[in-house]
Amino acid sequence: MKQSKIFIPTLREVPAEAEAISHKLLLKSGMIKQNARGIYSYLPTAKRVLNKIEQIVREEMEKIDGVEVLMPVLQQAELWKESGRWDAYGPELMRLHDRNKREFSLGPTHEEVVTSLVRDELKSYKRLPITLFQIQTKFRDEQRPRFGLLRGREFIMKDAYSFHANEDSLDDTYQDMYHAYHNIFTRVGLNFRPVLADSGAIGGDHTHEFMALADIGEDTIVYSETSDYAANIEKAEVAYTPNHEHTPLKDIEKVETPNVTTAQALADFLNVTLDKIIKSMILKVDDEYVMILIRGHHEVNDVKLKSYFKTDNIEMATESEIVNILGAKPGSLGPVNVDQIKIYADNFVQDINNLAVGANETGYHFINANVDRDFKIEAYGDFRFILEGEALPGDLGVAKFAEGIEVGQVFKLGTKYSESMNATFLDEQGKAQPLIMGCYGIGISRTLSAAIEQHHDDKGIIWPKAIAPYEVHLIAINPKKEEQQALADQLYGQLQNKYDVLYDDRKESAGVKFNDADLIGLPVRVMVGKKASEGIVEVKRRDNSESKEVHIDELDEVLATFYDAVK
Ligand SMILES: O=C(C[C@@H]1CCCCN1)Cn1cnc2cc(Cl)c(F)cc2c1=O
Ligand SMILES: [Mg+2]
Ligand SMILES: [Mg+2]
Repeated sequence: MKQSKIFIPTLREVPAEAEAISHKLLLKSGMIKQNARGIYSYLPTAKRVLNKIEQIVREEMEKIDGVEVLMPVLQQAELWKESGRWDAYGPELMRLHDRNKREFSLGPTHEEVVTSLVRDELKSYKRLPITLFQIQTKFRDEQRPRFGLLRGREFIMKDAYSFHANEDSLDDTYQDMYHAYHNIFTRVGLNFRPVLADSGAIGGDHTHEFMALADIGEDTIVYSETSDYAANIEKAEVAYTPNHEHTPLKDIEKVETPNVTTAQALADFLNVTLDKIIKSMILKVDDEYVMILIRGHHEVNDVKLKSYFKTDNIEMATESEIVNILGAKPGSLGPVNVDQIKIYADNFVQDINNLAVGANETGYHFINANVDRDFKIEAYGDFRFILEGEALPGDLGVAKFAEGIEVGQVFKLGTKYSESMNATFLDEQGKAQPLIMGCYGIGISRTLSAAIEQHHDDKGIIWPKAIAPYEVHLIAINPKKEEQQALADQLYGQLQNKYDVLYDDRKESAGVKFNDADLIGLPVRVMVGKKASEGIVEVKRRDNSESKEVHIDELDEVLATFYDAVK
């Protein structure tokens, strides 16, 4: 393709609001244009990268007998009412009406649609297992779209759904998908880790997320250097072995604590370390209020609470709800004399006594409060985030943290959708059974951004070979010089037989051309310049700037060597 014909609006400067490096480079290299917050046009070089990522995904899906379909973006509300999710999702689910005022959503995912498609067709165990996948635009009305394609409101996903007669068959497909994802992200050139993840409301307890390591990543991965343990921090269990300090119980004492409303302020006021303070919070779990106690130096993990209480419906109680229940405002809450709601505590609350807690009276706290004597604990549990350096369960080693971008996820769904939507098959005994399902997603557009996060330098993108928009960048440095124009045109025709070539034939300065070539980031560059009259051109790698002057008679061989050397 000639650059004088294509559309790559490179920029010299990017808008300040672009924080992530991939967002900056997507804009600077002329790959995307924002239409609205979280909504982008993919320009020619971005579209070619998407095509290459999608092609790798297709190949790996088909290798494990995945069958490609394309389901509608517009999803009837009735299907979401059958599954019970129409009311479960808030403003993130984009809803609209058609001309007859019928309700639809713009699909954020397709469990309901695929289940309704299959329940009418797959009635016999003989037709199972089957895995359907699609590559399609999804819509989620994120409150805070950001970082370009990393968190958009419209994005491209490969979503696959598998249907099984039994759990073993689901396990087989789950393993196939896990392996296929490993191949996909390896071929794409990502540095990634599969991590144990929380399956959330979806239920079941088998899900892995595939994380591309990147500082910008919103997910924190907990991993070990001495085992292959890796988990999303939402999921990482905190091993608890009792380590009680066994100091003698002191008498409880009410202390006036003016303007003390945080754990740190209380620790400072009492001149103790934060770990001696107990934080008390009131949650609304479904329709019941509960109190959660946690040590001052720990943070509560809402995903662990959701899985402990087996509901997604957990919110922090509002101030007015708290005042209503305890007669006190947040900032001086505590468990003492609280019997109108149940009190749960993180395991590590057991290790200390003579606790400093709120007195449920603004401006007052208790010191030396002790469990059983002064308040009852309904149950202890693992309710907190693990800290870096803490021991992992078993002998899996010590927790190390890394940031990751979730680019894929594999789930065992079980019968959550087939039961609610009555999708059954006849088993070998002719008995109707609910289909057992798995679902598997890859963020295609997010993978493109993750690749840029991991492969760039201060001049621009450095594409992994397998997904580069083109393979060779042919540059006529000064096409006004007849011999350069002629040789470049000749090479353009020659090289196209072996490579996807982007030919910079523009009447621009050399500086502009080299700047743009560095931004666009193709793996190898062939430059036709001053020595064109001697038949000499320069071949140069983008990843390590290795370069070599070569006569065009040796160009094929040298270019092949350079190209093969690039990852
Ligand atoms: O999408 C999944 C599970 C898997 C992921 C892989 C591909 C198939 N689906 C989870 N999820 C995430 N965000 C959502 C947002 C909205 Cl607004 C919604 F209505 C539903 C969902 C939703 O269900
Ligand atoms: Mg997540
Ligand atoms: Mg996820």
